[in-house]
Amino acid sequence: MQKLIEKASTLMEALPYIRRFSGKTIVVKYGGHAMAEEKLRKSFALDVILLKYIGINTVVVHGGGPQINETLKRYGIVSEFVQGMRVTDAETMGVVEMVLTGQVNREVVGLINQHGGRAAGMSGKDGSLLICEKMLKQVKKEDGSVEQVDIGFVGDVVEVNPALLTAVERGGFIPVIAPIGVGREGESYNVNADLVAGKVASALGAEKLILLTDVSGVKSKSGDLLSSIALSDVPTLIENGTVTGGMIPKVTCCTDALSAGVKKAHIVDGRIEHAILLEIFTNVGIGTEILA
Ligand SMILES: Nc1ncnc2c1ncn2[C@@H]1O[C@H](COP(=O)(O)OP(=O)(O)O)[C@@H](O)[C@H]1O
Ligand SMILES: CC(=O)N[C@@H](CCC(=O)OP(=O)(O)O)C(=O)O
Repeated sequence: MQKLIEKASTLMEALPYIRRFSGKTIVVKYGGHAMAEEKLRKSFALDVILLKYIGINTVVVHGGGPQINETLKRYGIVSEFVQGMRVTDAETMGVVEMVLTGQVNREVVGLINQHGGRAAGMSGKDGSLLICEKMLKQVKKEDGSVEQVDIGFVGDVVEVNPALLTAVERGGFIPVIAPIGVGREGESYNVNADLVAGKVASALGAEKLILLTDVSGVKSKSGDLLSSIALSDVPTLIENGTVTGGMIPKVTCCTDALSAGVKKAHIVDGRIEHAILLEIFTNVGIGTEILA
């Protein structure tokens, strides 16, 4: 009986959110632990299937950094990162594209379909979804001077052509995007998956952008979870060293998406089962929400 009451009250709590988001678009970046552990894989699949089932236009963008590392290692290729971006020469680009489009994308599509959903995969090359230009990186040296560093085939998304994506989505499928972009000359680009999720959310005018990660959310300097941050607070959090490392591109892509009209961005702990549903459909949520 107690269980029944708990279930009913959870449903009552979720109902207004279901009504509010039905017909709207939610973009989810899938990666990290949520991809590596069987029970988390299943809960992710069930979450996105449920979102689609209740009428939310659900779009998945996946990462695959650890899977790329593993294959590069097998081939004896060493890779390094500059400000969170993998330095990508031609040989590395071949491996990145093979792993993301040929392996990880197939696995994510298979995972959703296996649990009763209808997913269809694509990369940023399909339908010219993600047009890229070479990303230019400036690195501050110890003496304070700034140096331009060549990080190879790493792309900045300069144009999103969502026609294929919306066709797939209107056909009742969940689009699953591999973060590979295409240049004006047809060349492949390796694109950070958070960045792709932010750009796709912006282009679709999404209601929400949800980034799954391996921490509980954005934390203060003393380690407490910041459950809500205003867009205007983000530059200070970076300048005063609260947000560092891999969290910088995450919060930056959230703020870019919010500035482009996305209503809310969430950085959520993908190590928790049903993290997506808990963040969207409960009053308190579980991670950090960034508000415009
Ligand atoms: N203020 C902060 N709150 C939470 N994590 C932070 C913060 N500043 C830096 N980080 C770091 O950012 C990491 C998340 O970025 P990253 O490892 O690139 O994520 P992912 O692999 O999920 O894409 C965390 O593991 C943490 O070490
Ligand atoms: C340019 C760049 O760094 N691209 C990433 C693409 C995959 C990715 O972003 O995967 P995660 O979300 O798992 O980190 C890479 O090569 O690892």
